[in-house]
Amino acid sequence: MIELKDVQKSFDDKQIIKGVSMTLDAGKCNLIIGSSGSGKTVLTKCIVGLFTPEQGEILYEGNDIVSMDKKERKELRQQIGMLFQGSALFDSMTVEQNVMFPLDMFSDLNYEQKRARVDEVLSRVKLEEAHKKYPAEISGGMKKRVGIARAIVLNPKYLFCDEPNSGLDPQTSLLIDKLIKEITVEFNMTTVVITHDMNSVMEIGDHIIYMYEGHKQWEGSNKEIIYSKDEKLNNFIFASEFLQDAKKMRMEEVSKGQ
Ligand SMILES: Nc1ncnc2c1ncn2[C@@H]1O[C@H](COP(=O)(O)OP(=O)(O)OP(=O)(O)O)[C@@H](O)[C@H]1O
Repeated sequence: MIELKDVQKSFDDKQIIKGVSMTLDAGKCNLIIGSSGSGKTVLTKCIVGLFTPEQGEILYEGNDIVSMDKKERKELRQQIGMLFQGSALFDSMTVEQNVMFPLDMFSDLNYEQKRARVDEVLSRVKLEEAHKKYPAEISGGMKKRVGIARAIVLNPKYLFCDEPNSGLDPQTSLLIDKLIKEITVEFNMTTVVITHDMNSVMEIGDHIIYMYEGHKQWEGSNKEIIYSKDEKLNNFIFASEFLQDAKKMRMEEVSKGQ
């Protein structure tokens, strides 16, 4: 579980994050949504310790990352898995070598143990056949799977995913979302996903945080979002007339008990 209490972050004199508090539970997909420039990335960088907020607390199981010393931060970072936009694989390394990389960096396992762990995570993301392939030889969806395997290879308690569906078709996006959701539940991870993908919001949004101009404008679940009366959120989610009509139809169906 990660708790934020009144987090504030400025650059020069401009306040970007304006006192954000929230609780991100384990075993849940916590989605951060909001329009471009609303502060999603800055907030997430504060949470993982890449930016230091001037004010507030960011508690990992009660321990504040803001006041941790270097050694404590390093230990915590090893419990954080990251899935980057565009997968960020090393092109000159095979799939297997990419996934082994965090083990080479941070574990004391011998080569056989590392191989066994790599096999385990690659089969978990259903990529048993791709060990010896290079990133250029696999599809975008497979690259994301490799990225996920690499993010979870150290058995992290926390998983951060930045736009996990960018560049993927809707069907592959759905498979990646389902995989993220499954591993979140299976390993009881606290998962934080930055996304612009409304399918993800509806599909895996156990807990959705809508950021607007640096503050938390709304939070709730994918079940609740459809009934939200927050005008800013509605304008953001149901931006097109088509989606507004779809929402009205859905609400009419629900009110008729269908
Ligand atoms: N290192 C920085 N120095 C100064 N200003 C920054 C820095 N990083 C971000 N900002 C500013 O903070 C604001 C929020 O940016 P942020 O990247 O968090 O938005 P975002 O919601 O993630 O947008 P997008 O969806 O486009 O990625 C922007 O006005 C941006 O210019």
